[in-house]
Amino acid sequence: MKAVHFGAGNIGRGFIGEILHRNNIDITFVDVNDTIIAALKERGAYTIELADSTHEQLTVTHVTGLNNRTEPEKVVEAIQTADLLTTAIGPAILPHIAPLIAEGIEARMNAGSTQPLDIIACENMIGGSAFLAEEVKKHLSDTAYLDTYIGFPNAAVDRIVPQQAHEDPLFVTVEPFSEWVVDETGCRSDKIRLADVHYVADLAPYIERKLFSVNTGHATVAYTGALFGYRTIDEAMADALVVAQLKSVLAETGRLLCAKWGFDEDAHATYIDTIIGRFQNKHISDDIQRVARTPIRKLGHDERFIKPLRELHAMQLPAPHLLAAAGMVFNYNDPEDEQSRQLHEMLKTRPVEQVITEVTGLTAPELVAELKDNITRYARLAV
Ligand SMILES: NC(=O)c1ccc[n+]([C@@H]2O[C@H](COP(=O)([O-])OP(=O)(O)OC[C@H]3O[C@@H](n4cnc5c(N)ncnc54)[C@H](O)[C@@H]3O)[C@@H](O)[C@H]2O)c1
Ligand SMILES: O=P(O)(O)OC[C@@H](O)[C@@H](O)[C@H](O)[C@H](O)CO
Repeated sequence: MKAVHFGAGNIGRGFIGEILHRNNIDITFVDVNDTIIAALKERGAYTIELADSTHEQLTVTHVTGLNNRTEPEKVVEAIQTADLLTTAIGPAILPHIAPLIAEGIEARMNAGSTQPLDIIACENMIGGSAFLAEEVKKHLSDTAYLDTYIGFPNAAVDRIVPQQAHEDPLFVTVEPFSEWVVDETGCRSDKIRLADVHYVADLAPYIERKLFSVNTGHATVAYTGALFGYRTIDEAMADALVVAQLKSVLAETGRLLCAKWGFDEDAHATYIDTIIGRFQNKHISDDIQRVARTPIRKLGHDERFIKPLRELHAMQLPAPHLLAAAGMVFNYNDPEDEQSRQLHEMLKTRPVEQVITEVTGLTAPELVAELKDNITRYARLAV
């Protein structure tokens, strides 16, 4: 079997590549990074190492690469005959790869293919594949073929793969933990069910549990740590105040998740302990800059801070620590991050309430006022 995977970055090589390889699938990675693509073409293999005391290694073979900017026709050809298409490229990039995916779907149609193809966006967002489907449809004059043969099952993907630099540009170190959950109801293919992937009939509890625990927690450590002047997640996790803030935030989102989805409270407490242990992994050094990247995206209406805040507010449950964390996000200052610079510019030139509504979509006056208080409080501490 053959897969086309967009995004040969950390999670692409460090997790999706591993699972596809374990399922005996040949992978064509598509990326704009010439160094990575040239190395994949030349070597056809790369190594993944576990970030634990075993340093166990796995070699992923039967891989190649294509640059979508310089070799778009070859990407279309690869999509034409692929059995599976996956992405791990970042939510903001999905609209940019949609035209090429649409061309690939048209090529399948023109070749008379009736083989179903599932396209799985492995991004940290709710409804990532459904979003990609809408973007792809914008580039098709007729969607009948897509509606019949192409599936866009949503997914949740969990494994911490930090930003890293090695002499070998393909080598990637990953945490031992991993989880990939796919919404089976969105699959068009009834033949391809990957081993080590959990197929479920309702993804919503899984993606929300992951995004509002792992990612809300991770981001809380990053933004609190940045406020305290730390550079990495492990440094921040050595500070008891950061860990206390993390635990309080996860208690608030945990209350929501258990009430909303009926998760068992003890099981959820164990899930949270596992997450805290993952953030404390001594074999990983993850830059706060990576975890805190693109703060405007992270403050989105359906994202890791604002959706739980909205839903806790609707249930009249207090969330002071989540509000504090969101206040810190607004004050996050990374001159190298375009969205951080943009957020600062907005706060300098517009009333805070207006910026809150523009960035988060929040309109409830009480919630906007509470968030404003927290933005102001942490502005005094921000460096
Ligand atoms: N790293 C993690 O721990 C992790 C875990 C779970 C999910 N994710 C999600 O996976 C996605 C990717 O994250 P990552 O950490 O691997 O990022 P990354 O930056 O390491 O990888 C992204 C890759 O996409 C490529 N890219 C960017 N623009 C492109 C374009 N227009 N066309 C083709 N390729 C392009 C980049 O060159 C890079 O190789 C994100 O949505 C992230 O939230 C990451
Ligand atoms: O990728 P982001 O920017 O949405 O979030 C940063 C990290 O929290 C994230 O990449 C985690 O490492 C990952 O989601 C763990 O599964």
